Amino acid sequence: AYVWPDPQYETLEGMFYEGTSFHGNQFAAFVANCAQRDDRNTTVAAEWVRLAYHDMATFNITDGTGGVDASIYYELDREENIGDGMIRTMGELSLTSNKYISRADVIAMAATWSVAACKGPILPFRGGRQDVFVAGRKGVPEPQQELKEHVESFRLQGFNATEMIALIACGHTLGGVREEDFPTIVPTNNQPSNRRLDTFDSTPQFDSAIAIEYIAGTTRNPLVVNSNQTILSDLRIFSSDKNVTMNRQVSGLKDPNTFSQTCSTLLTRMIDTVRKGVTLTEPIVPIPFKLSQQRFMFIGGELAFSTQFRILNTLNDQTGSRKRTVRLFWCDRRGANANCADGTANVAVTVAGNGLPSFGASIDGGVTAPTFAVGSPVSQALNMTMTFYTVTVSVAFERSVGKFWFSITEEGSPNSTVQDNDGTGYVAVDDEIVYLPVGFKGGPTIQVGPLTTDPDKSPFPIYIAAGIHSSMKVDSASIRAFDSTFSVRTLSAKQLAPPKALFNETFPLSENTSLPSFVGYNFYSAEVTNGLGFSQITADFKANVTDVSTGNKKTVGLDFVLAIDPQSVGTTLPPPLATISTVNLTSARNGTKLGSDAMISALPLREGTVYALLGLLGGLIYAV
Ligand code: HEM
Repeated sequence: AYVWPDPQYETLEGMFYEGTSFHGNQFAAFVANCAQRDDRNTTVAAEWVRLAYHDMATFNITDGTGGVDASIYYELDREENIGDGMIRTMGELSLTSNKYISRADVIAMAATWSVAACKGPILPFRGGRQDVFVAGRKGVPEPQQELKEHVESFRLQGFNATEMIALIACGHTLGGVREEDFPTIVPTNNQPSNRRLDTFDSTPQFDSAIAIEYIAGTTRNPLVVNSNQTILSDLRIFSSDKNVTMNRQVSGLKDPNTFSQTCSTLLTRMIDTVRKGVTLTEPIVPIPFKLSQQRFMFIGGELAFSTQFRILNTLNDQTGSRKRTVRLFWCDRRGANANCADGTANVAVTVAGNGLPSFGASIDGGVTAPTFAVGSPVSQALNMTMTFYTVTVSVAFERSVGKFWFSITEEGSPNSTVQDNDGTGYVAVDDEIVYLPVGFKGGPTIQVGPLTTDPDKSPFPIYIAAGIHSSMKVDSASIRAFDSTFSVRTLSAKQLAPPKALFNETFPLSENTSLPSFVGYNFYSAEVTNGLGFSQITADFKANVTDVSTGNKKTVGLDFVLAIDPQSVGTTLPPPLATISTVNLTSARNGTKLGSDAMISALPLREGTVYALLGLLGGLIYAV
């Protein structure tokens, strides 16, 4: 089960349930509510699911190569991958992967969202797929092939003849065939503004209509009913066992429950098909209380500590105007009261305020208004919403922040919940090295903004900077810059430049005296060249330092920092600072007698709700 800190799990969980990339791209919205693709008679979800299948189709069970590995992006010029939907999908998924979520994980996640968005089952999602940056073997079945070729294709992909029938039905419950992609299956209607697209069944949803209509003989599936006999692949395949898999009493695919369960199993196997040696994570279940971010930063001439956490809610919770008071507690990191030695903790006090969004936190000069997130199609299907809170406090390096924890008080409730990482507290990241949110390019002047017209070519280096505290002598320092995103600049597969391979390089950090020292920090910067487009770069900072007063050597670092921070380009303001006071440590630890509130340490009601939600995830149990 998940234990903090686990950056890969946290990053996967965030994207899967929040529906947003690390950089804030809300790309799950493309498939939300089983959205139609433009004004065409198919859905975005159908296109995303097809791409996932075609990516998996390179798997070869004989030697364990291929599978879901994002090789599809290097295979789109092949006849077997023809389709406008493929290029659209590639564009929509292109700017979303990162150090912890591979392109292939994004493809698998996109398929999971798609099925949920169209009211299909919620597939358990695992991460950890590894990308390749070249084409894989050919292996996608085509409609003009004979049955025995199809059986062989699916065998190599790891599915027997019965599973083949079901997997195709599970795919072809969505979408259809386009005249521009397959004119021999769907001849043109000669209406350029309303091009022909014949769907596999009569509903856009992920449902058993594909099987019901097939058995009833009412189907319009162009791969079943067509004047062109060569391409009737669905007919040949669905009838290959005398329709037993489709038609069986109760357990045939025409039964909605059988359809849902069979597809859940087979589609999960499909997205979890990875090459030999790759291990996937455990299924990603929602983290009920999540420390989503923390960092030191410079605000208003001071060092500051800023942390964000997320609370899960249910949809019903949104109706009232629920307010919450949240508190951040922490022990000093250094000095006389390090580790709360004198029996007191610091607290950023917030009290119930007014004029708040109908659903959110109470604010008193320190807790920013909650950002309300709808979440991904999977969270929507689970009736789950999230609220984010950011608390920011000004601190001096001489004391700084060591361990920290939170309490949450619902309006009108006498009880507070303490969130302290199961008693151990959260540990603040290194403060000897502090990222300076200024990603800039070009010579001596600091510039931000669009980097180049061609996003795959960056003639300018960018500079990534960090402050290192002067109580440390820097022996060596570097950053590792990472970007696996790519750009798609054309809608034609034939002209499509294959995406760049990932960018993952180390650059030295050297002292940059053009950035004046500040609250005890000297600045170091790295010149990053040859990036893909730079906008999605994250950086890991590492410095080997010697403590000037003790002579002790150590390594300090920061993981997975957004290199071009929105704050640096002026799109977000620094968070407001909270008022700080001191509180008795025992009270702070158990959430009792804080200020004028009488509070008892108790588990909140919502915890139960969350566990109930987790139960819905295919019977997965969240072990505490
Ligand atoms: C013998 C095996 C298969 C054949 C011959 C086949 C053939 C096709 C063809 C010709 C199209 C039309 C694409 C277009 O016009 O752009 C299509 C669409 C589609 N296929 Fe398959 N398919 C097969 C198996 C599968 C499987 C196993 C899945 C997924 C589990 C799948 C999912 C889809 C989806 C979702 C679409 C609709 C895409 C859209 O509307 O844009 N197919 N298939």
